[in-house]
Amino acid sequence: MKRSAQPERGNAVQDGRTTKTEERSGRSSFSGDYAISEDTADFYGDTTREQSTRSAKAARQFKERGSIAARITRSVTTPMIPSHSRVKSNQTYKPKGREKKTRHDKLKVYREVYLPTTISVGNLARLLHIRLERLQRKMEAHDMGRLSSYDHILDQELATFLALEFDYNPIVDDEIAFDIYPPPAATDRANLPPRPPVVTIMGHVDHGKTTLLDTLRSTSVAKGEAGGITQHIGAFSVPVPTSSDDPKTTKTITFLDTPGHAAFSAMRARGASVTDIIVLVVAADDGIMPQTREVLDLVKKDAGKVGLVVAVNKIDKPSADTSKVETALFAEGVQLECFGGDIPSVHVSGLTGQGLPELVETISILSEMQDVRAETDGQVQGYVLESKVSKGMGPVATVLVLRGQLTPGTHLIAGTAHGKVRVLKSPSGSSVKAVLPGTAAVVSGWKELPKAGDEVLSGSEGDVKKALTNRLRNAEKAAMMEDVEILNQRRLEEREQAEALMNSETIPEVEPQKEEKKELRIVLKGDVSGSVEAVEGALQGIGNHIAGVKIVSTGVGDVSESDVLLAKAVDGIVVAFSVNIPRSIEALAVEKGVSSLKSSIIYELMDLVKARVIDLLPKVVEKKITGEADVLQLFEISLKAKKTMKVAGCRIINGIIEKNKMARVIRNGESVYEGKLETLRHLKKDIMEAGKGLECGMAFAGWDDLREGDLVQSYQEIEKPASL
Ligand SMILES: Nc1nc2c(ncn2[C@@H]2O[C@H](COP(=O)(O)OP(=O)(O)OP(=O)(O)O)[C@@H](O)[C@H]2O)c(=O)[nH]1
Repeated sequence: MKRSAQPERGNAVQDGRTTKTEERSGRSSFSGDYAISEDTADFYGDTTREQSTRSAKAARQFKERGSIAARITRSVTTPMIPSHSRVKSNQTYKPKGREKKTRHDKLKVYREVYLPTTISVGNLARLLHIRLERLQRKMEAHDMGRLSSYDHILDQELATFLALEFDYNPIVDDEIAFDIYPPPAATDRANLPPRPPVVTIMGHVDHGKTTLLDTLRSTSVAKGEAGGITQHIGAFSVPVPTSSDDPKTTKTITFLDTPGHAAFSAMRARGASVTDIIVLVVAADDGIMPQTREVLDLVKKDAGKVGLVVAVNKIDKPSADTSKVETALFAEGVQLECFGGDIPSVHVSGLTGQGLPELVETISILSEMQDVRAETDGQVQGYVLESKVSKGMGPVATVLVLRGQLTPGTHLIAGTAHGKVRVLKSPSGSSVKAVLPGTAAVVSGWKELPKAGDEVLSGSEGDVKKALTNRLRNAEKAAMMEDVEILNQRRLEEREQAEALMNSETIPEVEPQKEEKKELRIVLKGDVSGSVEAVEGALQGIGNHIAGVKIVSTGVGDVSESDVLLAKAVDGIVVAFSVNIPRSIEALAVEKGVSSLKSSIIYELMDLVKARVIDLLPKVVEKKITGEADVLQLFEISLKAKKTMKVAGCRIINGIIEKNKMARVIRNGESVYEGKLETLRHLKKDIMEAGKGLECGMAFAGWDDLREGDLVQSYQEIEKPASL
C-alpha cells in the first residue's frame, strides 16, 4: 500500500476529545476508548494518501465543516453524488432508510473496502459481499437503473458512492484491490457450445432423494462407465440420448449427488446459484411437507433462473396417491403440466427404478429448452463441491466446472486456497485430461484445503499469488474488525450502564451477577469439508441461554494429536464425524483427560453432544411431598436443667412424617420456613416416623415459630437431569 507519514496517526484512540471516528459516525459522547483498527485510524488521519479517494476527501470535508448534520449524513454530501445521477445538487438528498439512527448504527464499525479504478457492477457486488440484485435495487433507487447490468463498468466515483451506501469506507487502490474475478458474460452466448445441465435433487426428509440418486448413479455407471467403480465425489454424470435423429449421439446430465447438499447451501448463501434444474421429490404417500415448501420458496426466489421438475416418488407403494399430491402442489401455486401449466411432473419409484428413464428424459428436454451453454476456452470458473485431505494426494477438491476447460497445470484460486492442478479424476476414479463445463472432477495439487461452496477461478501464477495475498489480508482485516465491533459494543454497554447509574436518583439495588453461559467447547473433525460445515451448523444450535456449544476449531481428516492437545487447552472435547480416532490418539486423549464423541450419523452425534450440554446445566431439584400434618395446638415441654421447649401438637393428615427429614411450614398458602424436623414425639416417647391419623408433637431445630393452623409438609428432594 502506498502510504505517507501520518502525523495524526492513531490519535482517535489516544486523545480524550471527539475523534475523527466520532465525527464520521455521529457519535459525540463516546470518546477516548472507542476502539478502531490501526488502518482505520490511519485512514481518518490521512491527508496525503497518494491514491486518495473520494471518501477520504469527504472525511476531510466533514472535519472542516464539523456540523452534526454533515457528520450524520456522511455519505450524502454533494461530491459523492455521481454527476450522471438525476439528483439535483441543491436538492436535499436522503438515502432511503437513513432517517432513524438505531443503536446498531451507533455501534457500526465502517469496514474498509479497496476498490480498483474501474469495476463491473457484478464484481462490485462481490467486493461488498452483497447479492447482485441488492446492488441493482440500490442503483435503481438512485436513478442509476440503466447502469446496473452485471457487466456495466463503473468508474471510481460511482463505485465509491455505492460502497458508501452500503456502509463501507471505500479506498481506491488498484494494487490492494487486485483480485481474480470471473470473466464477463459472453456477448455471443448463442454461439457457445452447449454444456451438460446441472441438476440438484431436493425434497422433504425421507421422501426418497438418496434412493433416487443411488439408483440413477448405479444405472448411469452401468451404462456409461462400464466396469468403473463410482465414487461419491459430490457429483456424477448420467448419459442421455439426444433428441437428434442419430440414436448414437448422447449428452450428459450432471447431478449434484448429496441431497440438500451442504455446499449448495453455502453457495446460495454467498449469492451463487450453480444448479440449472431442481428436481423436487415428493413422496406419493406423504404429500407436501415443510421442506417441500422450502424448496418451492427457493425456486420462487430464483424464478426464471432455475427450472423445476416434480418427481412424485414411491409410486410402488399401495398407499401412493399421485393425483392427491399433484392437486396439493397445484394448490400451492405450482403450475403443473397436468393442470395446463408448464412444470412437468413425473411419477417414479426410486426403489424399483420405475419412471426413472422418463424423469431423465424430462430433465433433458427442460435443459434443451434452457439451452445452457458455456465457453470451453479461456478462464476457468467453477465451484468446490467437496474437499478433503486424501492419503497420498494431499488436499483434494471436487470442482464443478461451469466455464472454461480445466486441465492439469492450471493455476487456481478458491477462497483463500490456491494450487496448480496436478491430477484430475472422474467420478469413476480414472484420470482425465480435461474437465469441460457442466462436469465435475476431483482436483489435486492444492496447497491448502479449499472450502465447499467456494468459487474456483483460474489465473496466471503471478495473479493467483497476488490475489491470494490480498484475500488473506482482507480476511484477517475482516476478522479484526469483527473483534473491534464486539469490543466497542461491550464498552458502549459498560458506559451506558455507568451513565444510567449516575443519572438515577435512587441507588438501585445491585443486581446479582448473571452467571456466565456455560460452554461445551468442541474441536470438530469430519470426513469432508461439506459435512464438517453441516455438522458444525447442526451442533451450534444445541443448547439454551444457560449452556451451549462452542465450536473451537474445525478440520477435515482423522483426529490427530494436535486436536487432542487443543481440546485439552480449551478444556473441551473432540467430536469426530465419519473419521477415525487412531488408537495412539485415543490413548493420548485418555492420558490428557480429553473425552471424545464419534459417529457417522449426524442425528446420533447431535444426541451425544446434547447429552453433554445437558450435563452442564444445573440439575433440576424436584420436591416430593411424603407427608402432611396440621398444627392443632402449641404447648411447652420441660427439658433438663429447667429448660423448656415449644412443641406443636399435630395430626398427620397424609402420608408419613419422618424425624430428621426436611419439612416446610405452609401458612396462608405460603411457605414460611424450611428445615430439618428435629423432634417427633408420640405421647412422651421419641419416634422415628408418624403415619396418617396419628397425633404427635413436632419441633424444628433453631426455629420455634410454629402456629396453630400451620400445615407441615415433609418432603424428599429428588435431583433430575435438566432437559433442553
Ligand atoms: N417403497 C418405496 N420406498 C422408498 C422409495 N424411495 C425411498 N424409499 C424408502 O424411503 C426411506 C427414505 O428414503 P431415502 O432415500 O433415505 O430418503 P431421503 O429423502 O434421502 O431421506 P433424508 O436423506 O433423510 O432426507 C427408505 O426406507 C427408502 O428405502 C420408493 O420409491 N418406494
